[in-house]
Amino acid sequence: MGTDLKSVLITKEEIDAKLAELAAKIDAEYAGKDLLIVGVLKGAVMVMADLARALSNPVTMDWMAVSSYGAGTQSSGVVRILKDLDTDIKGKDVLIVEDIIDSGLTLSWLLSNLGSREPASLNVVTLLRKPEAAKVAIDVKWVGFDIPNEFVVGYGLDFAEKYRNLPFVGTLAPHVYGG
Ligand SMILES: O=P(O)(O)OC[C@H]1O[C@H](OP(=O)(O)OP(=O)(O)O)[C@H](O)[C@@H]1O
Ligand code: HPA
Ligand SMILES: [Mg+2]
Repeated sequence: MGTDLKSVLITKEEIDAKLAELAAKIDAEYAGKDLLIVGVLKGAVMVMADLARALSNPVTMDWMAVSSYGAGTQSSGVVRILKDLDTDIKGKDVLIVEDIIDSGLTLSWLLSNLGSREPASLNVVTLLRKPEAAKVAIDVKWVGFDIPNEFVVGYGLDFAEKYRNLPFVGTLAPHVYGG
């Protein structure tokens, strides 16, 4: 795994099993409805791709790109829209798909931004959440794994844009980010 990684936190097999579990719940919740899933670029690319394929019901997909981390390991708290949705979500059932909720600042901002566009419903599914890092309380309907307050990479998650393509979630050795 190279010296940059400290450990594997969640294996590919554990991720696959969890996404299948979440997909079944999402299928049940939105049965008979037209669901739009919104992936938050870039981190949620892997979750979006694998979760979408685990769903049985047809969905439409759109993407938003926001960034609040830049090259560091701390959220700046300032969220920028890099790419907005292609579609109007007024009256639609919308599910935001995230890779991780850390401070919660990104999602809190997204919920208020998308909420103001008057969707019929707005929910969140995230693969990972760090309960100890929360700076704002957020109502999240589906969470894959609650994890310790350590910087993680892989399965879409980056450190300075690297490690996104790892098929698992791992923790980074402190020497990599100067910890
Ligand atoms: O709960 P928070 O503390 O706000 O952190 C979570 C957000 O941070 C990451 O995105 P980032 O802004 O790094 O962009 P990226 O997805 O392109 O890596 C991650 O993908 C979440 O969207
Ligand atoms: O732990 C993390 N790793 C990578 N990106 C992140 N964005 C928020 N938290 C993290
Ligand atoms: Mg990032």
